[in-house]
Amino acid sequence: MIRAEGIRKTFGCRKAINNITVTIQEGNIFGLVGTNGAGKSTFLRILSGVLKPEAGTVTIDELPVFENEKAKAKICFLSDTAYFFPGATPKTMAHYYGIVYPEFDKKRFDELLNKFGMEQDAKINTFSKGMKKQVSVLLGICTNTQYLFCDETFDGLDPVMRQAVKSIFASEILNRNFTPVIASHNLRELEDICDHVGLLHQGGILLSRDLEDMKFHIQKIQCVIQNPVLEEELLRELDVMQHEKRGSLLTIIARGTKEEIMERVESKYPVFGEVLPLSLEEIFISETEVAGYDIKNLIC
Ligand SMILES: Nc1ncnc2c1ncn2[C@@H]1O[C@H](COP(=O)(O)OP(=O)(O)OP(=O)(O)O)[C@@H](O)[C@H]1O
Repeated sequence: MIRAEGIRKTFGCRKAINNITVTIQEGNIFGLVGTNGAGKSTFLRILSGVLKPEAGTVTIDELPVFENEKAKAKICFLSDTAYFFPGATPKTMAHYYGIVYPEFDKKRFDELLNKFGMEQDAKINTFSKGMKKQVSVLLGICTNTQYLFCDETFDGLDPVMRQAVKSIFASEILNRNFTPVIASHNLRELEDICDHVGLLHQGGILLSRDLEDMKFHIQKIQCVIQNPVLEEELLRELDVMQHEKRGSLLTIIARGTKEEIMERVESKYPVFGEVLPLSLEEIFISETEVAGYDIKNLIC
């Protein structure tokens, strides 16, 4: 488990991280989302012990991370600009990773590389941006470290590749103790990968939520209720986060389970009423509006 408590970091007079407290549970895929400059890279660098915070503590499985070899042995950090040696090939990078990470699984790397259709001896500098990211993720996974920090590693991967990486992550979680933390400036890139998402804004965590839990407790309903008095009643009775009326169609985003909400809707004799799937973006829009923010300024 990763615990960050009261983390602060300033560069000159710029507060990059402003009092972050967050817990990352083992076996979760944790997404960290925020606009450019929100503090994602700085926070990941602090989590991995590369940077020292001015205040606060970070522990990984109870071990302080800064200047602590034992804690660092549990981490692999993939920075936003993957570094490959000049003239490197996947094979030479795997050799290097094998020296740095004692548990590096060369056989698995070869298998995965093959599965992703890349050649061992091809020069990485001839690869596309997305392919370089794939090599970087595969190297990271094969280090077999317990924690994998990915800084914008998924941004720019196509949906098929995201799905492939997601299924590799899922099988790693199933087969060993593995906890990836993924930073991105794009919520949509994280939606199908993460179990838990923290929204970072101006160096602070604005929201940190379990996705399944969020999807279970927030619903989007569309209904037509002919009687305006009953319609008003419904809006009063539900814990409404957002609502909009177009013609006679009322769309509501409200807190509660599907059953609780539909029971309320049914009690108003709707001509029609149904629960619709809610995207992560819609959930975040509703949550942050309630908190008084305009999400369009917080995510892409
Ligand atoms: N080494 C540094 N020196 C000075 N300022 C820095 C340094 N690193 C980060 N900052 C500042 O800290 C703030 C947070 O930067 P950070 O790179 O952590 O954001 P980010 O969320 O990762 O952004 P992006 O999505 O653009 O990568 C920014 O205002 C940035 O200018």
